[in-house]
Amino acid sequence: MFRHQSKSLKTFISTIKNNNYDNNKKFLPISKFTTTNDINKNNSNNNNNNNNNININIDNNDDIEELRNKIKRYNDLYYNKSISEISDFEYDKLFKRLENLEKKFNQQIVTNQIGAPINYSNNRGLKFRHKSRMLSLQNTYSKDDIIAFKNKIEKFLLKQQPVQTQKLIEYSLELKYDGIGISLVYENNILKRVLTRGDGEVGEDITTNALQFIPSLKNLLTLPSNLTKYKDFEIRGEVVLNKSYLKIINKLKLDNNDQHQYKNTRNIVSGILRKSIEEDENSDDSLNIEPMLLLNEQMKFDFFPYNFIPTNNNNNNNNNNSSGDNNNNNIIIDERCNSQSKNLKLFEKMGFQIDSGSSNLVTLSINNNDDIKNIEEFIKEWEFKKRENHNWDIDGIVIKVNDINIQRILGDINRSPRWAFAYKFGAKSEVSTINDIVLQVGKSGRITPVAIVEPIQVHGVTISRATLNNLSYINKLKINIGSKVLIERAGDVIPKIIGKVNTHQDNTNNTSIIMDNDNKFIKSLFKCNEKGNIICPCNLETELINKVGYVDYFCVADNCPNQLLQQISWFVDKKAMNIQGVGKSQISILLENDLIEDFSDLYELHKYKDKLLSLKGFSYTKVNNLLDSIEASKQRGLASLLCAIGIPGIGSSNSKILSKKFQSLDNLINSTSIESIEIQSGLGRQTSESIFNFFNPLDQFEKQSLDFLIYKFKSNNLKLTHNNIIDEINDNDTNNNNNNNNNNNGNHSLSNKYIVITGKFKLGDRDFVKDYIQRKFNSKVQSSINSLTQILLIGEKPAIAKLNKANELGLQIKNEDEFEFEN
Ligand SMILES: NC(=O)c1ccc[n+]([C@@H]2O[C@H](COP(=O)([O-])OP(=O)(O)OC[C@H]3O[C@@H](n4cnc5c(N)ncnc54)[C@H](O)[C@@H]3O)[C@@H](O)[C@H]2O)c1
Repeated sequence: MFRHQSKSLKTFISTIKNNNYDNNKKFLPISKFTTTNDINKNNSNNNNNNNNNININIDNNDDIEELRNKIKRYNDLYYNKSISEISDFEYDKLFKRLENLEKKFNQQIVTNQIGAPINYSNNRGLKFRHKSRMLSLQNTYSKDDIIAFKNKIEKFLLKQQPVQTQKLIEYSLELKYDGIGISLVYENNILKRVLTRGDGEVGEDITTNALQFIPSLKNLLTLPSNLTKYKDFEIRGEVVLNKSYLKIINKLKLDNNDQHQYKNTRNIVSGILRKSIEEDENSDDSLNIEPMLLLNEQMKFDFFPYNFIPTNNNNNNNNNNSSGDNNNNNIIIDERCNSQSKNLKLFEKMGFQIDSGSSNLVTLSINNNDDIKNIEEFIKEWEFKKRENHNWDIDGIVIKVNDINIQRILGDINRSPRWAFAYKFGAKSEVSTINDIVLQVGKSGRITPVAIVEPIQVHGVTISRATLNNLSYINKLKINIGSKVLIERAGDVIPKIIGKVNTHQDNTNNTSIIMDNDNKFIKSLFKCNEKGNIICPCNLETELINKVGYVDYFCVADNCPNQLLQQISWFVDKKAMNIQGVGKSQISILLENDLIEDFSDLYELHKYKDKLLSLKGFSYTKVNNLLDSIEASKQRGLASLLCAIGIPGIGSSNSKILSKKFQSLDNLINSTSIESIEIQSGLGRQTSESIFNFFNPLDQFEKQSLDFLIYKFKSNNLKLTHNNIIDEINDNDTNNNNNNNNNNNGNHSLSNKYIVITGKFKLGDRDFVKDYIQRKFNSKVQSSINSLTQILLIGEKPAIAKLNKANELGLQIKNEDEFEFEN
């Protein structure tokens, strides 16, 4: 269910819908008079083509029909179901290939289409014909093509109007937002409806959803009438979602046991805006957006306009010639909107949100390509410096002829205007060769195959390892050592092999390299026992097992050193017990020297200080810091501990919920059923089951181990109850993530100050105290005293030098007790 709309909004929507029918017969919904469509006839969408394997054939023997079906399938997923199974880069490569083939055979069927064909046979939603077509853009990933684009424009203009052609042409450079293009249809300066691009000719009415999710539109229902001479016009632009929501939404989905993660903000926007159109027929489980809508009432989309198209006084008066009509060159355009740059200013005056610094004008001389560097500079600036931290996803730069009169002369080619061109940012995927495939054992024993590849730069980062997800994924891609593969890196996601590049030399095309016909692992790639079953890479000869309900294989040996290493690394992780000074290499040394057998042994380490000091790399200071950090971690509390002990499905957010709801470890352990955990925690069934099974193992040995673990925690005085302070920090953290930096502690004497801390604090170790102060009081904790420092906060045994300096400079000196008192 969508959130309820306010009464006034509902009234507004029904008013504009009624107006459509009563006042203007032209706007009868398309579905009422169109039943079939040529595009639909052509669209024999091969839904049975379930081949997810993205084998990219770089040999010249592709079957055109197969390629068509692939593209149609990806289009359907992308445009109708908001799913990208392959990267845009990969899609564009396939598309270019098909385009060449279709051109060669003079049959441009699929590559002439815009978006995906609209389903005219369903009665869901209203469909309207666009007054001028909503086109796509020519695009490239190569800077050389920018010169080709410029040259084509000059050649065309010269052919059309040899005498009038100017010496210089201005180009508007704009961000290419990676969202959803929509059209706001205004009549008499009043917003009548909001349409999707649809198939370019006909769009779908998404007015209700647009007004709900793009709140800024509510202030743009009526536009000032004195800004242009036009009263009827369309404003086209992109709907986007602030990137900060992506992490929040994916986390909410995980918290709701929804494993499908959105790869980008575009698919979220598309899924939500088209929700009412799709409803059940095309609905896909992966688009289960209700939980996140209910959980995140604050989510809103932004709209950035980029195209102004007058639509009154008949079509001849088009300001912008995206209709494809080239014969109206003599119409005089309102001077206030006769260029793209003026239009962008016009939008600002109208009250639209503008993304500052996102556009630029460059002037290029005809027949001279030297100035193209000005475009390249703008691209470089955005691609490598600004893009990463920009609030909205952008996937390139759009280069447009600025003058609307020249745009009109240039007109359109097929599915895109001749006057605009998109440079898409460098591929986030590259081809490399697999040198080896190794198995990585996770903390729960989950096996992940990892490809060791020929080092390659992918979007500025050198990649030498990339995940292959699971063993069946290798099987599906039919890759082997020596295969050429496509590696993708998206944002901060781990590099992933997304497909195989078929070459002449590769003779593994159609053979499985992981399993033979009897479903036994092929020995050459991984270690197998005599029975032919794959074993854990940890030398314990443990057979990997395929747990029911999981696609992955697991090592189930309790003493698997690889697993132990991951478990202990997770236990000490910042999100868990936050123990400083023990990375993977230190943990390996501790395991090798029998100083620990599991993570609970960390709390006994202080008994072996001498042995610790004798180990390589464990200096006196390091050992002391490590032991201090272990000691401090005892007070982290229940949420950190629940996160740390590795209950399947319990990460930092679910552990916080459990801690808050159950208040103590004993309460949680004493829960008598899965249902009681489900009800009390509010977490899903699967997660509750996982928690229950973790604390109530059927195996007697496992039960004894668990009891012993808890005994060790208790005997070492770990805080096994809810920790309000931690919880408060986490709440602040969530608020920060929601861009809501409200600080309730503005009057506190530690608020908004430059602070230096020294000594040992009861509150926690230094990192913790630093974190606490910075988040709770919005203060800056400095590493040493300087001219900015205002307060020296001291714990037990403060550094004398710092105390002296603070006294010398007359700084306020506060001690922890004071701080706790004020808290
Ligand atoms: N990964 C997949 O499975 C898959 C499938 C289909 C399509 N796609 C992607 O979609 C693309 C085709 O989609 P498309 O036709 O919308 O083309 P496009 O996204 O490459 O470019 C055209 C669109 O850019 C948008 N845009 C953003 N900022 C703009 C600006 N400042 N000025 C003008 N337009 C701007 C408009 O909505 C316009 O319609 C493909 O090139 C591919 O990248 C991916």
